[in-house]
Amino acid sequence: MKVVKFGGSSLASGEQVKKVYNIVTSDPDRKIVVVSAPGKRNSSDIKVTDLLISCADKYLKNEDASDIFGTIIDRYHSIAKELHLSNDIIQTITDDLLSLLNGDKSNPDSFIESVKASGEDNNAKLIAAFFKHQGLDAHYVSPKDAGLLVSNDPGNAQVLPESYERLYELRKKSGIIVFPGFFGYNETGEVVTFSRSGSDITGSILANGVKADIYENFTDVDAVYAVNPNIVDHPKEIRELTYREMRELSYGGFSVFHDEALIPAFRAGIPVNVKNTNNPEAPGTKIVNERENTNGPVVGIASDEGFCSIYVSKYLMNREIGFGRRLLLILEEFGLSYEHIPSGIDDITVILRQNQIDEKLEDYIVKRIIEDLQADEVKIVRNLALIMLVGEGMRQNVGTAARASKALAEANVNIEMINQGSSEVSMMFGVKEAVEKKAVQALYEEFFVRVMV
Ligand SMILES: Nc1ncnc2c1ncn2[C@@H]1O[C@H](COP(=O)(O)OP(=O)(O)O)[C@@H](O)[C@H]1O
Ligand SMILES: N[C@@H](CC(=O)OP(=O)(O)O)C(=O)O
Repeated sequence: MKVVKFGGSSLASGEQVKKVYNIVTSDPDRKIVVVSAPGKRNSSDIKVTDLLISCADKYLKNEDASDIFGTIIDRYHSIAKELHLSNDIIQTITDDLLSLLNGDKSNPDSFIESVKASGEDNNAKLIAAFFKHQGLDAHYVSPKDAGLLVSNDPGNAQVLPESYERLYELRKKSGIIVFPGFFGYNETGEVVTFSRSGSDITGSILANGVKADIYENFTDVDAVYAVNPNIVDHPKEIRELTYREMRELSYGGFSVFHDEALIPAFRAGIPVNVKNTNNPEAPGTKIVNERENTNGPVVGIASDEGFCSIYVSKYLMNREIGFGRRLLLILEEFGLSYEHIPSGIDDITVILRQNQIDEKLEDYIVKRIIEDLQADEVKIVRNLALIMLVGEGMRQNVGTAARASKALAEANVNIEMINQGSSEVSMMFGVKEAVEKKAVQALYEEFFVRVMV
């Protein structure tokens, strides 16, 4: 049995949905189909999920939302029209969305969650209606009925372990199951969404639950590339990656596959195949436990921006018991989560996502660290990008850091920070956001163009 997930780009128009139908029906093992909400049809388009969030926001503020409501319904309507579906499905979707928008707003978070999740929920109903219309034995299944239970963290839900046993029951259902991605239900029966792009997570959870033979993740590119194709033209395709490599690359900025979506498949030992809806014959990228070819040190280079660093220096910091703990305690008090902590003898740097800290908070944190820890110097540097070099081959290869540093130096990129950390499969460089692209291009040139790996 295969679980197949189609992202928003694969479901953005009726033409795309027809491709999805052809893919599903071309292989009788494709029994469970996870769908996202309609995504972008072109680069200037808006995802239905984003339209829903804006619409919910307007309803909460009692502002006129008729335009945006119309745009959302139009998206479904144009898909249904292209697929020659009757108006019944559009009426169902309109009624559902209106009842959510006019529903209880006493808890704004849960109001937004329900509206946001309706993008996938209604799309699953539409896709199931189309499959049936084509004569397929297909059914929409709700995450509630299937028992997909999640923690109560709006926009950041985690699956509860008891879900897996319940989801196994899906194996017994006849025909094709169309399942909405992106959300589950908490223990009190309310909708809670995963983080953005979280339909990948639903697919992985279902693959684990039903013990699928493979989890196929259909998107709009032929493969996971060695580098973001928006930074380097026609980069090298990666045929095989390990779970660890993919996890690091997704975390590092490869938005093609959600970084939280690896764990459920990995735990059940289910291979993941990233494939292209627009070119399903292409082999795509397989994510597996172990791969054979680990010749070159680097398999992929990911980058992401929007980080800041808190640099703290104090003479003899290495001798002071509890310094690190007290520093992190201050961050915890402000509800800040950190990403990395490279350190030296007399200094330590904490890297965080900078959207957590505005300038007022920045001043306050600096003052607190100086006062509480008697630090000699505290400095916050904003607008940093982190670049991750990833590859299992790094374990056997010496000199990877030297090659990377040389390539960056030749491109005139100043390295703000290096962190090899405890992961044996990745190495991280911090640079100013302004030179991120240049740095990634230089590293790609060094590890993929100048040498054959
Ligand atoms: N290393 C990479 N390999 C492939 N695609 C990447 C990579 N890094 C970023 N991307 C981007 O990820 C996009 C696919 O992800 P996404 O838009 O979330 O798809 P979907 O709509 O299928 O969920 C690609 O179109 C590409 O622009
Ligand atoms: N629609 C949701 C969930 C998702 O996975 O979407 P996509 O497949 O378009 O990345 C979002 O935009 O976050």
